[in-house]
Amino acid sequence: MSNPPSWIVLDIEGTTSSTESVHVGLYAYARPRLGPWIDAHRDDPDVTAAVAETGGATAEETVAILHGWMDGDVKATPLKTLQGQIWAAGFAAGELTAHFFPDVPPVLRRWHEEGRRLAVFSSGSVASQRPWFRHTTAGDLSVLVERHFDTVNAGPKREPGSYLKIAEALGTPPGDLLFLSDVPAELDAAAAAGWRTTGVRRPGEPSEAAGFGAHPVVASFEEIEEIK
Ligand SMILES: CSCCC(=O)C(=O)COP(=O)(O)O
Ligand SMILES: [Mg+2]
Repeated sequence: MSNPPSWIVLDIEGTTSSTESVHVGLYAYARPRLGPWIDAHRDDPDVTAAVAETGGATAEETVAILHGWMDGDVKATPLKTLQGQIWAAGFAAGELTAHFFPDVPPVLRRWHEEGRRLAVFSSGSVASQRPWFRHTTAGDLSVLVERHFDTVNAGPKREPGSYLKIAEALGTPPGDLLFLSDVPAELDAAAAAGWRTTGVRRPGEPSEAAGFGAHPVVASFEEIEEIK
């Protein structure tokens, strides 16, 4: 068995947490709030930039484009920025709680105790990742996670360059980094950047039918041999 990785980098949707909890829980929360949020935060430069990047000519068109992206689960950065702000406010107001698969919190706690360092790389914005780990059904997991990466500070999840950027930010050779994800194309990109990878294929998730090629595959964090 090889030496344990210095950092374990986690995907969220489909890996630590169910796709349903994101698509039904979070997306449904954001959908009716997008228009009012944009109206109420026109002085926020992040909102202005996100609206401009959306490309809509009117407020109605902007919201329609954002809703269309949500319908197709397009991981567009402007959508993720706006959703992330809305979700962060929802968590702060006590209106949202994050779902984690039952195997995940105890294993994350164990890895942390054993000295494994934990980071997140998700299409969900850093602004939403932090409260997602803080307000969970299994308590506050945010203290376990040292670093957060998204499509803004790292780049698209299917491009090797994003993983090289994260390795540089962590000051760690790619071969000492392990990425866990339910999406084979993301694992391919990480492997192309020299990372170790493990696919997470959970029953009832979209990944159940996916082919993971040469990547090791687990159905639960308990099965991840490389770290034991
Ligand atoms: C704070 S969780 C937000 C989840 C989200 O918006 C998303 O797109 C998840 O994508 P992932 O890269 O984690 O599969
Ligand atoms: Mg995922």
